[in-house]
Amino acid sequence: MAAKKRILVVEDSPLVAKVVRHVVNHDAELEAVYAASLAEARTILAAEAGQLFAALADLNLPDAPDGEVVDVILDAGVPTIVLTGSYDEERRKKILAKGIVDYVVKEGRYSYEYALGVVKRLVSNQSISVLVVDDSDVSRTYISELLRRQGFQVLAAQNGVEAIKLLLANDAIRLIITDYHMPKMDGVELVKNIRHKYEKSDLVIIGLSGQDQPSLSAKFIKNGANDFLNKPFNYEEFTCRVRANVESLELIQQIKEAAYRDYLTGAWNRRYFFEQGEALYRECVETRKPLAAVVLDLDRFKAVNDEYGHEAGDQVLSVVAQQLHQGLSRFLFARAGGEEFVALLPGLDNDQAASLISRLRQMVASQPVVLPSGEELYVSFSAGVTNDLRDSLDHQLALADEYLYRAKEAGRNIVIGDDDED
Ligand SMILES: Nc1nc2c(ncn2[C@@H]2O[C@H](COP(=O)(O)OP(=O)(O)OP(=O)(O)O)[C@@H](O)[C@H]2O)c(=O)[nH]1
Repeated sequence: MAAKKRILVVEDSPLVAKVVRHVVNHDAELEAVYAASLAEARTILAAEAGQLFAALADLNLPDAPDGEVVDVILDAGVPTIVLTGSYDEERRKKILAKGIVDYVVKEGRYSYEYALGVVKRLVSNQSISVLVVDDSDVSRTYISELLRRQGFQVLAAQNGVEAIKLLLANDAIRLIITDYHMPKMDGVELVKNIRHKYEKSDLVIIGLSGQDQPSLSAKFIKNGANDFLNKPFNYEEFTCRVRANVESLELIQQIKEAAYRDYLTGAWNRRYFFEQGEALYRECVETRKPLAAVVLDLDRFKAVNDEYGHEAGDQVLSVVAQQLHQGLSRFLFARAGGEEFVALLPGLDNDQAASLISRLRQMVASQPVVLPSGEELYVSFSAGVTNDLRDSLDHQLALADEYLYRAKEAGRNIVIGDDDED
């Protein structure tokens, strides 16, 4: 697991500090160091500013009554979330202008959880790249700065053509913010081009439209943008919109992941296998690349359940799936259902594929599975491997399944390939 991110909490109220401490102590990703005054905050910053990931800072401290601590923390280069006891427009404008990440009005436990949520958002934003597309230097620099403040990796392009090049070269881009008026390709054309390849659920696009052209926002959305922002926008509006879009993208990814993963073993499931497998099969047919299909089944698995119980059976399935997953990590591997697994190995001829599966067979058979009871149990599998593409993936797998059946007939713990067929 990744090391915990260390945050600085500056708060003079013992009660608030206690609540924050409670929330942080229950968090698996964060740890905190506490200061009750500006002086204490200075000492901590002098000693460990470089190790601090972010800070939560109270605006009102006995030795710093007017938010001075925020400037000190920001000067030390630590992203800051402000905790404020009261809210008014003037104060809001003043603190946002300092360049903070966000501010939270102290209104009970939920607001501290929200503040820590903002810190965690900063952590996850670090692995997200955002592409800003705008021909105006001022606007591009401003938007890039707002995004950096939220922890994102930021890339920038001056027009649509440059943007597409950057997008194709950079897998980590999950969000694009694009202006409309640009030379070479306008923002809406850019969106249309991007949507040929990238789905809305894989890549968020936010279009920017000026006040003089209110119809642009709808034009952006109708052509595939996820959202739009009217210029000029303020920092909070911008960050809320970006955050909401990134969070829904993550939710969709989680749903997809859940729909494609086998719950028990964590391996890909049948649905994922066939979606990816059909494309792989077509590619191999078109490019005349060899493709080995493998069907693999645990031997006498019913007896494991009968003798040791269903929980032990589940443990065996998980352990063997893990071993297979590691051995086949370069390839498409899935649990087809029950005690049956399938794999597609592009680029391997039948001898290579059969010997790889045989090595895995030996490995699985030679290492006992430790059951929840502590007992050790030896299990094995049989497999069929064919490179005969036949006329469809289904038929290729059916042939591998036929070999598997023969392996079972021949005594189990055996791999049968094309050359083993008479
Ligand atoms: N524990 C557990 N058992 C499962 C799961 N899915 C399927 N099974 C069991 O797997 C067993 C498969 O048994 P059979 O199809 O008779 O095959 P086998 O005993 O492995 O025999 P051979 O394949 O001929 O070597 C059945 O008892 C199923 O109940 C699961 O998710 N967990």
